[in-house]
Amino acid sequence: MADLNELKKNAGILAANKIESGMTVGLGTGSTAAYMVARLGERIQTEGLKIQAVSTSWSTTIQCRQLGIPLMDLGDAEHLDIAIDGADEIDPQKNLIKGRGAAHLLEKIVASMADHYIIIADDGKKVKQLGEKFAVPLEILPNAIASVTYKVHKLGADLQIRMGAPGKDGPVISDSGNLIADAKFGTINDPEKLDSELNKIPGLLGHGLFIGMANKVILATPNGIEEW
Ligand SMILES: O=C(CO)[C@H](O)[C@H](O)COP(=O)(O)O
Repeated sequence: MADLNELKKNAGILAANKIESGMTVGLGTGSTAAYMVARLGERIQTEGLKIQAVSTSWSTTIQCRQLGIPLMDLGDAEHLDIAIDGADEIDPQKNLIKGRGAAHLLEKIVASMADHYIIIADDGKKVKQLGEKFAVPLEILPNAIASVTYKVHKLGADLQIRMGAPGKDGPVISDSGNLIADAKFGTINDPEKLDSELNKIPGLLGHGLFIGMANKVILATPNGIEEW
């Protein structure tokens, strides 16, 4: 059986090798994205690749600083050539669930800024229908937790505030200072509709449904890479 980390690494390296000098690049978060960031750092050091990057989380920012990857502040960036990120579920239409690492709010902003949004993953992330394995992560303004919970519940989900980050008691707090919750809808029959319903809830700052955003998926399987 193929090693999961090898598969993630293969996808990450292939995506990083697509980056060209002069590009502005959005860098995702998670274990697969970290392999892509590591390869970018290697190319900067060995080939003199010249890029400007925008990070989607503190964890990616710290990795970029360690590797000497030049970062722009997200607040100064208007547009990106490309963004590369991992995902938790990918359906046949390239719709995604993201946010296991609680970075989905910034990840979606960065994805929306890019001409090309590339998803890298191992083949365990492929699903027929979103919601098969994962709940939909939410980022919620702390003051709006009760009203958002009420509204999401009315849409049919069981909602749980995410607790217990290693090394800290209490709720998981996002890099932007908000609460993270996971909304269990079960399999999602109409992801576009749910996306637009969630987008209407005041105080729900972000959610992990990424509908119609990905241009390409690079999926590492035990038999090689699939791109579609
Ligand atoms: O959305 C994310 C973080 O918020 C990640 O991209 C997603 O969870 C995939 O992570 P991994 O590559 O570690 O499986």
